[in-house]
Amino acid sequence: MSEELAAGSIEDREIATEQDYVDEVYVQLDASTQNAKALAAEGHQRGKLEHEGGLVERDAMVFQAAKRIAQLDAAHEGLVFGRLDIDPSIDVLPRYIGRIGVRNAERDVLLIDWRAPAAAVFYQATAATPQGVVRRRVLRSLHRTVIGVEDELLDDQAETDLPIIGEGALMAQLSRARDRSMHSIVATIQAEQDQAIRAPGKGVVSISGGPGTGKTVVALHRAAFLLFSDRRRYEGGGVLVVGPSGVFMRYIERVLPSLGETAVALRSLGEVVGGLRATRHDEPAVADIKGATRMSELMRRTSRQHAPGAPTSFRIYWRDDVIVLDPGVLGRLRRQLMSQGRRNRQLPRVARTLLDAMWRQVQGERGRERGREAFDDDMLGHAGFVEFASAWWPPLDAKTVFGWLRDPEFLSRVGEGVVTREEQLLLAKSWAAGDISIEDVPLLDELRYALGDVPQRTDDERDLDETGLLEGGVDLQELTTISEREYAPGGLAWSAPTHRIEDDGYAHVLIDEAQDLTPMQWRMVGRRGRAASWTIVGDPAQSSWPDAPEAATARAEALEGKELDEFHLSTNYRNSAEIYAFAAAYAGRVGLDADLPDAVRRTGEEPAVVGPVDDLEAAVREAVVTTAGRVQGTVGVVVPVARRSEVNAWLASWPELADDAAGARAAVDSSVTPSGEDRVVVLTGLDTKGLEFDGIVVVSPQEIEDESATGRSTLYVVLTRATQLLTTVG
Ligand SMILES: Nc1ncnc2c1ncn2[C@@H]1O[C@H](COP(=O)(O)OP(=O)(O)OP(=O)(O)O)[C@@H](O)[C@H]1O
Repeated sequence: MSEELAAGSIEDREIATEQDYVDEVYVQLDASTQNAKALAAEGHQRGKLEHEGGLVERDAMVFQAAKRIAQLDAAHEGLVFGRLDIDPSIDVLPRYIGRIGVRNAERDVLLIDWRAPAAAVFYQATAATPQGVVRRRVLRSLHRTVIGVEDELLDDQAETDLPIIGEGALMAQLSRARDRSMHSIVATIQAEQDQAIRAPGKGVVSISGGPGTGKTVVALHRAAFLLFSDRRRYEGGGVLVVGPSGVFMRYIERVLPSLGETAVALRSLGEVVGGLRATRHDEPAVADIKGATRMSELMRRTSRQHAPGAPTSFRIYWRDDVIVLDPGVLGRLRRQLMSQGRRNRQLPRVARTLLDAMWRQVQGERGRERGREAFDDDMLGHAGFVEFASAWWPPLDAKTVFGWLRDPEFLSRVGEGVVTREEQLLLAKSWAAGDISIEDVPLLDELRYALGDVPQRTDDERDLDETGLLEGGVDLQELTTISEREYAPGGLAWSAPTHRIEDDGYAHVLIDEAQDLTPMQWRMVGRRGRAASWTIVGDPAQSSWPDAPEAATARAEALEGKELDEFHLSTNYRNSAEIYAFAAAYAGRVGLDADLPDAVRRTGEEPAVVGPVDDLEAAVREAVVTTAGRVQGTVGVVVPVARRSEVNAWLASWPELADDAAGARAAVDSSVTPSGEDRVVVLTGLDTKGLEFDGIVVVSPQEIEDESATGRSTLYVVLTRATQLLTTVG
C-alpha cells in the first residue's frame, strides 16, 4: 500500500471515530431543544389560566425557554470543534471542547463549553509548556458532519501511539476565502489572545496590536466569555458593543450569535444613543469641529437658552395690582431654576417659582388681605397664566433644542468664544440639510443630559405640578429598570424599551477601533459605562482623529477611577506576509509610528503597483477583473471619497462583473447598503475600517492620502485589509 493511501485511511478512520462522538452530542442537543420547546408550550398553557400569576409565570417560562432555544440553535454549526488527549497518567479519556457545554442523560459531561476553566488548557497549552496535553485536535465540520481533523503534538516525550493528522488548524483557517461576515475563531484562539479573552471582568481591559492581530474577534470572544462567567451581571445589566460603522456592525454581527450569545447590544457610533440613528459622516473639516471637547460647552449653553418663540413677558391684573413679569425678571427666574438641576427636571417647580415672583408684586390692600393661597388658586385657574407658564417652560427634547442651532443668529450668540465665525458658517451649512450626521449624535446626547428626562409624575409631584405642565403632550414613557430590558428572541440585541437617561448604563462596554473616537464620542460612550467594566480595542497608528492628546484626555475622563489591565497582540493573522511587508514599508516611509506585528502566512504573491496610468478606468477595470478572477471570496475596491460615484458607475457598466460566469457582481453603492451577496464592493478609505477582503484594489492612493489631515493613517488601514491580493492603481 502506498504511504498516501495508508495516511488517507488513517485519517478516514479518525474522522469516523470523531463522527460517532459528535453524533452522540447532537442527540443530546436535540433532546435539550425538545425540552426547551416543551417548556415554552407549557408556559403558554399557563398563560391561559386567567389570573395574574399565570401570566407572570408564562412570561418567565417563555422567556427562559426562548433564550435556551436560541442558544441551542446558535450552537448547532460546528458544535464540537476540539479534542484534547491528556497524558494517560492524568486522564485516560479524551476531553471534547465545544461552543456550549453538553451533558448526557446521566449528567456526565460530553462537551465542555470553550469558556469553562476546564477548556482553558485547550488554548493555553503549547509545545514549550504542554500542561499535560499530548495532542490537541481541531475538528472541522460542515453542519453535523466531520470533514477533517487537524492535529498538533504538544508533548513529543509522552508515551503515545496517537496519530497526528493535518498541517495545523490555524494555517488551514487563515487561508480560507473570506465572505461578508466575520466568523468565530473558537477552534483556533491563540495563547496570547486567550489571555485577553479570559481577563477578569473588572476595570478596563485594553487590547492593542497592529492590523489583523485579531483585536476585534478577540474582543467579541471576550464578550461571550464575560456573559458565560457572570451571566446574571452581564445579561441583567447589558453588554454594549460599539464599532465604527453600520457596515462594520453587519460584518461582525454573526460572531456572538454563533457563540450562542444574543444578549448584546451592537451599535455603530451613529446608533449609540437610543432613538437616534445616523449613517452619514460629515466632511472632515466639519467632523473635526463637531468632535472637539469645546462642543460640550456649546451644547451646555444651548440647553440653557430661552426657548425661541416662547413668551418673553407676562402681564396680568389681580385685585388692585398690575403684575408684570418682564424679560429681566424672567431671565433671572430661568437662571434660578437652571441652578437647581437639569432643565426638564424643573418642570414641577415652574409654577411655584413664577407665583412666588408674582406674589411679591401684590401690594394692594385687597390683594394682601385675600392672601397667598387665594392668589395661587386664582392664577392656577386662570387660562392665561397656565398657557403662559406652559409656553415659557415647555418640556424639551434634545432634537428640538438642537434645531435651535439652525438659526445663524442663535448660533453666533451661543457660539461666541467657542467657535469662530468660519466654523459657525461650516456648522450652519452642515445643519441646514436637516438630517443628523454620525458626528451630531454625541452633540444630541450632550443636550439630552443637559436637559434631563421629563420627570414622570409621582404623587408628590402631582401635588406640586398644579399647572399640568408635565402633561403638555409629552409622551410619558414607562420607566423601566435596566434589568427589565426585554430579551428579543431571534434578534441580535438587547433593546432598551425606553430612551430615558436611566436606561443608558450598561454592565460592560466594549469599544472597537477606539483610536478613532473623538473627544465628544468618548463623552457619549463614557456616560453609558460609569458603573461598567470595559474592553477597549485599538491601534493608534490607524487613527483618523487629528487631535490625539485631546482624545486621550476625554478617554481618561470617561474611564476615570477604573483600573487598567493591558494586553498586546503581536501576530497579524489577516494579511499575507508579502502584503503586510508592503503596508509596513509605507507606514515607515510616511512616518507613522506603527505597531508592527509579524505576519505568519506566505503566499508568494507580491502586491502589484500599477501606474502612473493614462486611462484610470481601463487600469482599474483590468485590476478588478483580474483580482475577482483570482480570489474566491470578497474584493474591495477602495476609492477616494470624491470618486465614489464615478467608480460605482464604472463597475456597474463592466459586463465582466455583471456576468455570473465571472462570479462577481458590483454593488451599486456598497458603502451604504451592501447586500450580503455582493462579492465586489466599492468603499472609501474610512469605510474599510475593521473590515477585510480577499483582494483589494486601491484606486488613486495618493488622492486618499491627500484627502484629510489623517489621510496617511487611512491609506495604511486600506493597505492592511487584503488577505490574498493587493493592487494599487494610480
Ligand atoms: N486565532 C485565530 N484563528 C483564526 N483566525 C484568526 C485568529 N485571530 C485572528 N484571526 C483572523 O484574523 C483576521 C483579523 O482579525 P481582526 O479583524 O479581529 O483583527 P484586528 O486586530 O481587529 O484588525 P484591524 O485592527 O486591522 O482592523 C480575521 O479574519 C480573524 O478571524
